[in-house]
Amino acid sequence: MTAQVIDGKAFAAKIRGRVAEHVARLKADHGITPGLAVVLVGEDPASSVYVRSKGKQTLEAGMNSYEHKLPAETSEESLLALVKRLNDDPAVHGILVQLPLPKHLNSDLVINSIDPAKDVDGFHVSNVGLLGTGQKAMVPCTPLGCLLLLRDLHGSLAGMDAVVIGRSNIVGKPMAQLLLGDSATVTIAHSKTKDLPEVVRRADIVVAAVGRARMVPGDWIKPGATVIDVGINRTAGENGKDVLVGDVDYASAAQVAGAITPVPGGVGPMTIACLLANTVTACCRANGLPEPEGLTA
Ligand SMILES: Nc1nc2c(c(=O)[nH]1)N[C@@H](CN(C=O)c1ccc(C(=O)N[C@@H](CCC(=O)O)C(=O)O)cc1)CN2
Ligand SMILES: [Mg+2]
Repeated sequence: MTAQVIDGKAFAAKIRGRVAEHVARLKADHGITPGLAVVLVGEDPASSVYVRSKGKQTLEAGMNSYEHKLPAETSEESLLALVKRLNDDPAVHGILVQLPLPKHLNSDLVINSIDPAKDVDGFHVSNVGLLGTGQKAMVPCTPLGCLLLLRDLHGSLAGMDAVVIGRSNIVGKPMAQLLLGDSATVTIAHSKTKDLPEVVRRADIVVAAVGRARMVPGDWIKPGATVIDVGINRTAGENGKDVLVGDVDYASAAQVAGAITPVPGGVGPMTIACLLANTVTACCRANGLPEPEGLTA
């Protein structure tokens, strides 16, 4: 069997198109333009690329983009003061602080200072609690992107066996909550899980989010299963140049799986598309307007 390749890049473009349509309607019917503020502290090269893409795609969707680039030595006090200004700014509907932050800053403290209604990353403890109790939350972008891909492929996920490999607050845990919300039977596996290959072999859906290059080989995958690879690992390629690989060994897994996301071009592009979707959702909620359909959990 050769797996169907799930084209996250194309699906993300569709989502951005739907976001742009909703933004155009908000402007025409209500005179409202959603605004997203992105805060970058320091000059981490990958983070700088992601922040640039976020700003560009926000503008392309017809929204306002506010970029705040702060030096690496920024104090916690001044970062918290900036977040407070953005919380109080009615033109800003979404706020995100790009991670990772420099070591001297307390990420939890900073994230939890964001107004939960503007927390388009869905990392604030209030949103984590709302998601965990099945209430209306802002949902983290990468897991939301994975969920939208899975719903597009399968329709209903009810009763499917899903294994999430990785237990991070940003991907693994919220991913498990979302799958549970769609009535899948969910296992969270991690570094201490006993007999990980056997656990993965039971799954109809495998979400790999461990951050270890090609950790999941094809012989762990149940024939026909859907594989969602969240990993983005830079490794040395055969020609000495860096290549991007996932947490799944794509070559062997694609021989066994029913469908699989590539890296790059799978989950990655869905992250920013879902960020734009969350910004429109936050703007609609703030204004008591109907939310875009099919772009939330
Ligand atoms: N505040 C946040 N920080 C971080 C998040 C996040 O959701 N919120 N996620 C990641 C980084 N990230 C967005 O911020 C992100 C990662 C990857 C991609 C992407 O499109 N990847 C491409 C490959 C890109 C490349 O060549 O490097 C792909 O997989 O096809 C978009 C956004 C950590 N920080
Ligand atoms: Mg820190």
